[in-house]
Amino acid sequence: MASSISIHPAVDGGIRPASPDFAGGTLVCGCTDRPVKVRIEGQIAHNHACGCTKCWKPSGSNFSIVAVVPHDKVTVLENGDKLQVVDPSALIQRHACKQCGVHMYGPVEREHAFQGLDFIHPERFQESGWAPPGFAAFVSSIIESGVDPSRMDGIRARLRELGLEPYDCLSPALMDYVATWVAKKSGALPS
Ligand SMILES: N[C@@H](CCC(=O)N[C@@H](CSCO)C(=O)NCC(=O)O)C(=O)O
Ligand SMILES: [Zn+2]
Ligand SMILES: [Zn+2]
Repeated sequence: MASSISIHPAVDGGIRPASPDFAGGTLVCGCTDRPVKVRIEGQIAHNHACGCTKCWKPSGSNFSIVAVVPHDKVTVLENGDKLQVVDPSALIQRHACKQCGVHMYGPVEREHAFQGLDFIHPERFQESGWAPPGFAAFVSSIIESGVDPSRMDGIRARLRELGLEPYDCLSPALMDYVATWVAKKSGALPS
């Protein structure tokens, strides 16, 4: 039965709607001792489930939940000395807690359509009311983490049941946005 498949603890029980009152909050890592705390101002955008191997997933979860906020809306409040960049060569500079491994924020500094945005995991908010995920990205990538390919039909069916349309890259709207940025940069489209 598709509904018995776990996607991520934040969505397995059904998707909770955004609160119109949500004006930001504090992301907290998994440490009981000296947790890293990061303040986010305002609502998140483009929230999605991501199956890629690079995004932080809670243990036992096949997907991450990840969204973006403008970089100037992100402030490290406490214990920033525990943060370390996971892969300095990656587009997304994921800052993880060295102790518990939770990714706290990931700025895109390189010249790219996403430059100026930080990737964050909204499930780490102390507060509720953040905008829920709207689709599932990089779904086939969960196979790279060891999911048996024979499970993919069931996993995609469960994502659809939750209202998370599965894509093997980003959503068409985001892929068009990135391609438009590339075309304007090359001159193929007027900027
Ligand atoms: N199959 C690879 C895909 C990794 C990948 O390209 N991830 C995307 C999505 S992350 C959130 O949406 C990406 O943009 N990555 C850029 C980066 O990681 O810096 C895999 O699974 O590893
Ligand atoms: Zn931690
Ligand atoms: Zn990802």
